[in-house]
Amino acid sequence: MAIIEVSGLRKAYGGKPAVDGVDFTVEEGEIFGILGPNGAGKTTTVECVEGLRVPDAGTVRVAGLDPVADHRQVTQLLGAQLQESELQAKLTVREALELYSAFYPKPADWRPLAARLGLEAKLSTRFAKLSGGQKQRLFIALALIGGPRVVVLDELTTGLDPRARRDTWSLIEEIRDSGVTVLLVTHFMEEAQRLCDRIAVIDRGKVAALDTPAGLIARSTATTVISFTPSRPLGDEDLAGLPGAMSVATQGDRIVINGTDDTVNAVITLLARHRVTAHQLRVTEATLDDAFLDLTENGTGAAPSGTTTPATTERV
Ligand SMILES: Nc1ncnc2c1ncn2[C@@H]1O[C@H](COP(=O)(O)OP(=O)(O)OP(=O)(O)O)[C@@H](O)[C@H]1O
Repeated sequence: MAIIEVSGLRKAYGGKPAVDGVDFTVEEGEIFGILGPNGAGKTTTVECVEGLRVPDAGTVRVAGLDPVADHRQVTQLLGAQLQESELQAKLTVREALELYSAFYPKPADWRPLAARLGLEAKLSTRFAKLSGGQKQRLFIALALIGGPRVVVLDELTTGLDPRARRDTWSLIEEIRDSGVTVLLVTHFMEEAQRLCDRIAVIDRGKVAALDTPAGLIARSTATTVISFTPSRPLGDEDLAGLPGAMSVATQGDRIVINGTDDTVNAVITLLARHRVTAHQLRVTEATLDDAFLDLTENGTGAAPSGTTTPATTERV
C-alpha cells in the first residue's frame, strides 16, 4: 500500500520552476531513494512531503493526509531529519531527546532509542562537542522519537567518514526492518544502490527515471566489459558472434569486449575450448554511477531505455 503519493507536484521560486511535475508513490515499508544532481529539486520535493513548503500545483498525500492542510496529524506520523540541521550548542543529548519527546503525545521511550543509536555514553555531552557522526545519530533519534510511520532523511551521511557512513547505513536498514518507511535523499550512488528498494532520479525538476537500483543500471548504456590478454592470438571468427557482445576491440595484445553476462560465460567457454589462458582477465559491471550519468543532464542526456553505444575502453 502506498504511504506517500506525489502527483503532478510543481513548485517555483521567483517564477523559476524548482519542481516541475513530479509523480511518485512510496510503498509502506520500503526505503525509497531520491537521487539527482545539485539543484535538481530533491529537497524542495521532500519539503512538500513534510508540509514545510506549499506546492504551487499537484497533490501530496502522506497516509492519505495533506501535509499542509493536515499538518498537525502528518507531523505525528512523519519524522524528518533536515538537510542542514542544527541544535543549540549548549543543549546536551539528554536535553535534546527530552525536549523533542515533549512535542509528541505518545513519544517513543528515548532511552532504548539512544542505546540503539549508540548515544548512551554521550547523554551528558553538549551538542557542540559531538562529532559529525554522533550529531547525525542524534538527528536520526530525534526523527524517530515520535514513533513515526515514515522518516525522511535528507543527505544524512554527507560529511561523514566512510566508517560512520557505513554504520549509518546499517541503522537505516534497522529502521526499515522495524517497519518504518524511509524516504532518503542522497548524492551517494553506493548508498542508494546498497540501501534503496526503489529510486526516483530527479533532474531539472522532473523524474527522469523511477526503478529499482538494478532496473536503473539495466537501463544504462554502459554494460559489462570483459578484457584480457590471450596467451596466443584468437581468430576474429571466434570472437565474432559471441552472444550479447556489442563490440569487440583490440588494444595492443589485449582484447576488450563490451557485452552482457552471457558474453562473459561464452568467452570463458571459448578460451577453454581453444586451451588459451587469459592473462589479467578483468570483468567490470555497470554501476548506478553509470546509470546516473546517463539519466541526468550531467551525463550525455537521458538515454532511451534499451539503447546501446559502442564499448568504452576507459572503464576497463
Ligand atoms: N528558498 C529558495 N528560494 C529560491 N530558490 C530556491 C530556494 N530553495 C531552492 N531553490 C532553488 O530551487 C532549485 C532546486 O533546489 P533544491 O534545494 O530543491 O534542489 P536539490 O536537488 O535538493 O539540490 P542539492 O542536491 O544541491 O541540495 C535550485 O535551483 C535552488 O537554487
